[in-house]
Amino acid sequence: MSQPVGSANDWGARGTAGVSFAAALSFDQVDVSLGGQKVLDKFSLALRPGEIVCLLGESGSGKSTTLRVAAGIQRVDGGEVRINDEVVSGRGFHMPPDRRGIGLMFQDFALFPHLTLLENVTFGLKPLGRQAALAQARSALRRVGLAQREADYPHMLSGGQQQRLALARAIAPRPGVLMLDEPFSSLDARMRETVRGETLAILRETHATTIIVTHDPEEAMLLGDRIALLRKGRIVQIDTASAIYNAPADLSAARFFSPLSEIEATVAGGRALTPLGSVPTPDHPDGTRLIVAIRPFGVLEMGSEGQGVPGRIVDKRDAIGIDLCEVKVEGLDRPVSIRQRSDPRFIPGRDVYLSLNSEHVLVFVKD
Ligand SMILES: Nc1ncnc2c1ncn2[C@@H]1O[C@H](COP(=O)(O)OP(=O)(O)OP(=O)(O)O)[C@@H](O)[C@H]1O
Repeated sequence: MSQPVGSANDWGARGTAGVSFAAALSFDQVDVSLGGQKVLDKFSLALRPGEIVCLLGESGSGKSTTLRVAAGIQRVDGGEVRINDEVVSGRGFHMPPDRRGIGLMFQDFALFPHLTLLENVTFGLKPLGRQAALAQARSALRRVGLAQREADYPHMLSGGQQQRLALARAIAPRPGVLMLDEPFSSLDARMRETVRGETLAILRETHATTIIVTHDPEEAMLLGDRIALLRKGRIVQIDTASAIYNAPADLSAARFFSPLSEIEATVAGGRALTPLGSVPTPDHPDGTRLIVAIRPFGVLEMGSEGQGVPGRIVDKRDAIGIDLCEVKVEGLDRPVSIRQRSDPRFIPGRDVYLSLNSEHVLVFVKD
C-alpha cells in the first residue's frame, strides 16, 4: 500500500485527527506557593481558542506548575483560572481534573506499562461507552501511525513511538485544551525534528488550545503562535517569536534566543562607544551605563583586509558549513563570538577586521 499523501515516515494521514471544540483559557493573577516558596506570582496569561503558546523559562521558573494549575492537579492560593469564561480554579472553587476537558502529555509520557496500546488510549475514554471509545482510540492510534501495534505493550515501542502513543492518548478524548510538558526532550535530535513537525500538524488538525513547555528557544519559535517567557513565576514577555527576537524585553530575554557578546559602555553624545565602534542610543541620556549585546549570527563582517576594527582569531570551531570564531579585539576582556559561512582562510592566529552590523546589536540599560 502506498503512503498516504502528506505523511512523514509512518505517521498516519494528515487531516485525520479528530477535531475538538477549541476553548479559551486564561490565568488571572494566579498565586501558587509550594514548600514556603512563591512559584507562581500574580501569573496572568490568556490564550485564544486554538492558539498554541510555548512557555519558555529557566529551570524552576514555574512552567510545569502552570500546566498543573490549568489541569487542576495543583490548586491555586489566589487568582483565577477560566476555561471559556467558566471559573475552574479560584474564588474558593476547584473543578476536579477529569471535568476540565484538558489533555495532558508529560515529558516521560507516563504510559501505563501493564496496558496494551489500545487500552492505554481507551483509558481516558470510558465515559463514551465501549464501542465509541474503541473507535475513537483506534482513530487516534491510526493518526499517529500505530494502528498495527494496538495489541503491543509500551515497552515494545521505541522512544519515538512511545511519544506518539502518549500523543494519541492525549488527543483521543478530543480535549479543547492540551498541555504538553517538554514533549520532545527524551528524543534524540534527529528524531525530534520529524516528531515536532508531525505533532504540530496534529495540534493544528485538532484545533486544541495548547500550552507547550520547553527549554528550547528554537522549539518554541517553531511551534508557538506566541512565546511566553517566564521568570520567577511571572511572564516577563509574551509575543510572536520574531517580535521577541527583534525586541527582547531585557538582556536575559535576549540571551534565551542567541549567544551574545556583551560589552559595557557609557552613553556620550547620544552614542555608546565600544572598542568595536559606536552605537546610536537615542533613547538614553548621556552618562547612562549600558550593555551593548552583539549577536554572532552575521553580526560582524569579517574581512581579511581593509575596513573595520582590527582583531585576531584566537579560536575556531567548525560546524557543518559554519565557522564559529572567537576574535580578540584590543580593549575587550573577552573575545567576540562570530558565526559565518565556512572559509578556510580564517584560522586561529589570523589577523582580521570586524565591523558591527547594526541589525544584530541590542542595547540594554545596565542593572
Ligand atoms: N511539591 C513541591 N514542593 C515544593 N516545591 C516545589 C514542588 N513542586 C515544585 N516546587 C518548586 O517550585 C519551583 C517551580 O517548579 P516547576 O516545576 O514549575 O518549574 P519548571 O519551570 O517547570 O522547572 P523545570 O524546567 O526544571 O521543569 C521550583 O523551584 C520547584 O523546586
